[in-house]
Amino acid sequence: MKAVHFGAGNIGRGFIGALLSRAGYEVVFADVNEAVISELNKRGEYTVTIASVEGGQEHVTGVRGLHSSEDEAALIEEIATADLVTTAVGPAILKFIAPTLAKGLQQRAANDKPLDVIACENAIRATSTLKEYTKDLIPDDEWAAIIEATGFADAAVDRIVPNQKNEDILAVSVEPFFEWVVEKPSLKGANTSIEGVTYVDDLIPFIERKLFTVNTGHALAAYFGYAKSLTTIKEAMEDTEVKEKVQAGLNETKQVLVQAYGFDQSEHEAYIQKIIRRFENPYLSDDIVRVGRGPIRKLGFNDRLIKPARMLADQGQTPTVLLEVIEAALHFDVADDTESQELQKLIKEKGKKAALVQVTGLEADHPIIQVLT
Ligand SMILES: NC(=O)C1=CN([C@@H]2O[C@H](COP(=O)(O)OP(=O)(O)OC[C@H]3O[C@@H](n4cnc5c(N)ncnc54)[C@H](O)[C@@H]3O)[C@@H](O)[C@H]2O)C=CC1
Ligand SMILES: O=P(O)(O)OC[C@H]1O[C@](O)(CO)[C@@H](O)[C@@H]1O
Repeated sequence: MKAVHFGAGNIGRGFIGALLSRAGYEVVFADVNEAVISELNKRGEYTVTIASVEGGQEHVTGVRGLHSSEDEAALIEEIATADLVTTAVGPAILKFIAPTLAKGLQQRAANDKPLDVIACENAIRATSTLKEYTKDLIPDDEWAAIIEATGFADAAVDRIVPNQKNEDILAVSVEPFFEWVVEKPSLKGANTSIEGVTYVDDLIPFIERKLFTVNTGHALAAYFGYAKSLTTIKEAMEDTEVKEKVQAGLNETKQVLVQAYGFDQSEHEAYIQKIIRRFENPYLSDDIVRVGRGPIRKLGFNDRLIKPARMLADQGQTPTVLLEVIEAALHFDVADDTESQELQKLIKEKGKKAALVQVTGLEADHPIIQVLT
């Protein structure tokens, strides 16, 4: 079995590539980082260190790399003969990898072996988004044949992998916890029993539970921590006021999730407490600027801040801490974070209200906009 994985970054090497390699796949990483690709080809392996009291290391073998633009012809060949294509590049990059994926799918049209595509990004239905970008690049009659043998399965991925500060550019430190949930009915190939993957019939409750608990919780810690000039998530969680805000914000998303999907209250509370402990992991150093990165994306209509606040308002409840964190995200101003700079520019040009309307996609008279600005 062969997997082509776009994005040899933190989650690519630290989670998806490692899990696929362990499950017996040969993993071909595609990335734009020349140094990482060259090192992967030189060594064919790398090390994942588990950040916990027990520690431990995993040697990931059977890996190689291709530059996703310079080696495009070879990458198309690899896709044409792969069993699985996965991504962890960031939701905004999916449209840039779609042309290569489209060419790979066209090339394998004569190959009757089915292929599955799974985007492992922090976004609701990221694989479906990639599918639409790809479909738009292929003539309808060709697409009809391709889609017969290609599964596009949505997924949720959960493992905290901070930015790496190792001398070895391939080495990666990860938390022990991981969860990869895949929507099984969409799969068409032989990827239905990968060890370590949880298969479900309907992904939506799982991705929303994860996005509105792990990622909303992380965003609460990051934006409130940033407001207090703290540097790491651990420092933010050691600050009593920030920790209380994280818990209070997650109580709001708990109401949303329990009402929308019927999760058991006490099981959900246990899920929250486990996540808070993961944020507090003393063996992991995760920067607030990484977790808060891309505030325009994080303030999107369906993302971790606006969607639960909207759902709570729609359920007749008043979001409080969720509104405070939306306000705090507007003040996230990090020099080398392009989106934060764009957001600050927008706020200066248009004022907070119009900026928020633009980035959230909410109507100007929506209660969230009215209360906030
Ligand atoms: N780091 C984490 O703990 C987790 C991250 N995620 C999601 O995984 C995705 C990736 O996140 P990270 O690994 O943290 O980011 P990262 O920045 O470490 O990795 C992204 C990789 O994509 C590569 N890339 C950029 N443009 C590309 C292109 N055109 N073709 C191929 N590769 C390209 C970059 O060079 C980089 O190596 C995001 O959607 C994130 O939300 C999800 C769960 C956990
Ligand atoms: O990767 P994003 O969407 O920018 O957000 C950072 C978040 O994603 C993660 O990297 C992984 O779920 C978390 O550490 C954090 O909540």
